[in-house]
Parts: sequence; structure tokens; C-alpha cells
Amino acid sequence: MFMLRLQSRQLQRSAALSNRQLFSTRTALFNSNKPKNSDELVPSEPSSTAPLVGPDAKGYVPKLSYERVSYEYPPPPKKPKFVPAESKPWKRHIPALAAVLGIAWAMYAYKYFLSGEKTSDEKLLKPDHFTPFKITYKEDITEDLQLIELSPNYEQFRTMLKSKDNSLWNGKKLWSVEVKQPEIQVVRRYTPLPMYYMQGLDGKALLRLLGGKEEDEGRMVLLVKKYNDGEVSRWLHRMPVGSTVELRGPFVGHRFPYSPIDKTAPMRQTMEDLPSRMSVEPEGVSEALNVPEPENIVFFAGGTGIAPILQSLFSKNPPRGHVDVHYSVANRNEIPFKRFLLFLEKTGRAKFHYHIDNENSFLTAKDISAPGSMQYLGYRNEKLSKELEEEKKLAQMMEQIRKERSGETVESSTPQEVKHEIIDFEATKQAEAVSEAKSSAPEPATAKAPVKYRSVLEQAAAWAKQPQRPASLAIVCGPPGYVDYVSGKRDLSGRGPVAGLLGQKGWDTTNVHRME
Ligand SMILES: Cc1cc2nc3c(=O)[nH]c(=O)nc-3n(C[C@H](O)[C@H](O)[C@H](O)COP(=O)(O)OP(=O)(O)OC[C@H]3O[C@@H](n4cnc5c(N)ncnc54)[C@H](O)[C@@H]3O)c2cc1C
Repeated sequence: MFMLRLQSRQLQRSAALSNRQLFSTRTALFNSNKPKNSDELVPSEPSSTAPLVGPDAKGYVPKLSYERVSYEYPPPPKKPKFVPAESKPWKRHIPALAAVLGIAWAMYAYKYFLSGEKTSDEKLLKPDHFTPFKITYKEDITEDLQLIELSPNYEQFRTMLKSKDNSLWNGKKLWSVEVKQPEIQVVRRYTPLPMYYMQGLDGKALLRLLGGKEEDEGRMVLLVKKYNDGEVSRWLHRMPVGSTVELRGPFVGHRFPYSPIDKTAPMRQTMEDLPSRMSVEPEGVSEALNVPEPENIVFFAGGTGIAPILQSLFSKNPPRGHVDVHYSVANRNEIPFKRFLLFLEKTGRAKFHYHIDNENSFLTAKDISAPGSMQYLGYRNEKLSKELEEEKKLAQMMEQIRKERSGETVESSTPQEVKHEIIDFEATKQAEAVSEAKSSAPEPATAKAPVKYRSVLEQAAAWAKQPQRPASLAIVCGPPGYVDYVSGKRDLSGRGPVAGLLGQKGWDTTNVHRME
């Protein structure tokens, strides 16, 4: 009890002491702002505590919000999000894609480097694109007739040689090129010949046949007749050696019909510059191989119209059958390539019949024989098939009109049905011929007749004495008037019934081909 009273008295005493201390601190604070004497300057600005204790002092008013200044460290940079590999599924196809690309590359490389198949850039000529050639030689045959040698540039020549089968020349088709006249932007067709010029021993230029030597490939010769009002022929005649001429092609004007002998027998030897370079030809090949004889051909040429048949006779794979050429010219000076025409005759490749206007030896009906029958009917002759189709359609239309007029019920087949019938007819003919050829065709094409002659000249002389089968194909080529005279006017499609000299002798659209 006594202890409790003592503690309370001590507490009262310490409370009184702290009140007195607080009062003296306050008084000291108030007094510290007062000047110590009257001479002392009083600071003009109010003291920091004055507004707190002055008469106008406002109480503490807490702000509703305040900005807290923080000195914390910024957060660490964000880590890239982890993406598992499986989330890009296309990546899984990369190996397969690489394999496909690898195979494609291997196929291209094989085609380009090993198989020797031509890409379009390796071809010397393109039908849709003009290729520049240089005029490397010119020879005047007459004032109006010129031979023009054209040569490809070095790059063209090199790319062409990359391909195994670099030759344009194939005797089974007759083709031409388009020459551009750049000043007036017009084109005209000309028939290239597989020939070139070389320097002879006497220093003079010597015309030769392309003999398969690589360095001569790509060269060609044009036989160009100048017409006084002709745009392109006059331009070609005045272009000097060294100038550039642009060509495109080849454009095939005629394809000789397929014959089984072309498949089974070795290719016929190409014509050479000198008959002594040619070897005796095997005889009796068709009988030995048991295939139909090759077709014999008769060719009618007026002026420069001689070029297509010469192209074929001078090319690789020339026609195998006997070739008769009826050649009409204004006078003897206009006959080009006389030496070569003589070689063709001497080697039995062709027989020339000249018809010279100023010697009054015109071509007449008595120079022409009736057509012989085709040796092989199964060939794919698009022209024949088209003509048959048109004839049959016409016959059906006539029949339909006749029935309509006479009041009969009309049962006509649709054009498609007509077409099918014709195709079937053609297919049957082909199938028959193919099976016939197959059943009789021997295994290898090694037929060789015993050699009876010492030279090709001796052999050709013997052939000339033998009677020939009449020709089963006629080709006409020359100026429009000449073509009309020999074979009748062509219609707008370039066909039309065969008339003229050939028509008189029984030739028709199935065995006559007319070229411009
Ligand atoms: C597939 C084919 C191959 C050809 N091959 C050759 C060839 O190897 N060599 C060759 O010289 N020509 C050839 N020609 C003809 C040649 O294409 C031109 O028609 C000929 O050179 C005339 O052309 P141009 O521009 O000089 O005359 P254009 O300006 O076409 O004609 C002007 C005038 O020339 C005369 N003329 C034109 N052409 C003949 C003609 N054929 N016969 C008679 N008068 C004519 C006419 O009076 C005509 O009005 C071929 C034609 C074709 C369709």
C-alpha cells in the first residue's frame, strides 16, 4: 500500500516536471524570434513556424491524394517468351522439301548435260523469235537472181552444238524461214539450202554442200529472185556482205508421208559434193525387209520454186524413191547449182526435165503421167484425213437437203459422229497397215544386196535404163500462175480441187501437194 502511494506521488511529480519543461521550451521558442535589442534588424519574411502559430494559422488539412516519390529499382527487362520447336509445324517439312528440290535439280542436270535433249535456247532458229545472221557471201547468178550465204554468230553456233541433234536439215520435210525487212517491218518466206561457200584452190569461192562437219553447221544459202517492185527481195539484194539479217522459223510447208522402210532400213547416204565420195547403195532393201517400196515422187518447180526439192535432196535422210523434177525457167542462165543438179542425176538421186521458156520447151500434159498407186496407205496423212472429213460432211449435207426436199424423214448424224467415223476409218487403215508391216518385218535391218557395181555412177547408169514405177506423189511449187497452170487454182484455204495439167491426168487432192 505504502509502495503504491509512493509510486503515484512520483508519477505526479514527473508529470508536473514535464509540464514545466514543455512550458519553458515553448517560451524559449517564442522568444528566439524576437530581436535581442531594438537596433537588430528584423527579417522581413515570416518565419516558417509563424503561420502555424499566428492568429491566421490554419489547422492541418490532409491532402486527399498525394504522389509518393519512390526510389525503388526499375523492374528487370522482360525475358523472350519461350516457344517450343513444335509450334512451327512447317519446319518439319524442310527435309522433304530439300529432297524434292534435289531430285528436280538432278533431273534437269541429266536432261541438260547427259541426254543432249535440246532446250529452246540451244536451237539455232526459233519460230516465235528473230535470230540475227550475218551475210557472209553473195554470188550473182543473173542480174535478178542471187545466192546469199548466211552464218550464225559465234554464240549461237556454240549453244547449238551443245545439243546432240543440232542439225536443222532433214529430207523428210520441206521448210522455210521468215526474213524480216526492218525498215518497213515486213516478213517474207525463203527456203534455206544446206550449203556454204569455201575458198577454192584458185582463191575463188567454191559452193559446197554441208557435209556434217561441225564448223559448217548453222550456215545456209538462200536463192533469192529480185522483183522490181518487191520490197523484201530488193532489200535482200542490196544488203552488202557483213550486214545482219534476222530470221525466224523453221516453218514446215510439207512433210513426206511416213513409210515403214524409214524405220527399218538404215538412213540413206547424204548427197556429197563429189560423186566419187559416195558409196554404192544396197539394192532390194524393201524385199529383204519385207516392207512396202518407198513412194516415187514427181516435183514441178517454177523459178525459185526449185529450192524446196533441192533442200530435201541435199539434206540428211533424202527421199529413197525415184524423184522426177520438171523445172520451168525463163532461160538457161537462170538455172542455179548446175554442177549439183548434174551430180544428182549422175548418182541417181533425181532426174531433171528442163522446160525453158525462151527455147519454147514448155511443160505440157504429155510430160505428165497418170498417178501410180500408193505403196503404203497406212501413213498418217492429216491433209488426206481432213479432206475426207470435209467431203463426207458435204455429202451428208447434200443428202440431208435432198431428203428434206423430197419430204423423207431426216436422220442425220452430228458433226462429232461424222468426225468419229472418219477417225475410225483412218485408224482402221493405219492399224491394218501397221499389223501387216509388223507381221512381215524382220528383226534387224541388216539387208545388204551383193555388190554388183564398182561405183555409185555405174550403179546410177544401170538404174537409169530400168523402167520406173509411176510417181504416186506430186508436189508443185512456184509463182501463183505456174501453180494454177500445173494443178489448178487453190481456194482461200490453200486447197481446192486439183485441175490444170495434173487434173487432166487423173491426179487429185489425195496425191497432190501445192506449195506457194
Ligand atoms: C514457203 C515459201 C518459200 C519461198 N521461198 C523463196 C525462195 O527460196 N526464194 C525466193 O526468191 N522467193 C521465195 N518465196 C517468195 C518470197 O517469199 C516473196 O514472195 C518474194 O521474194 C517477193 O517478195 P517481195 O517482198 O520482194 O515482193 P512483194 O512486195 O511481196 O510483191 C511485189 C510484187 O512482186 C511480184 N512478185 C512477188 N512475188 C512473186 C512471185 N512469187 N512470182 C511472181 N511475181 C512475184 C508481184 O508483181 C508483186 O506484185 C517463198 C515464198 C513462200 C511462201
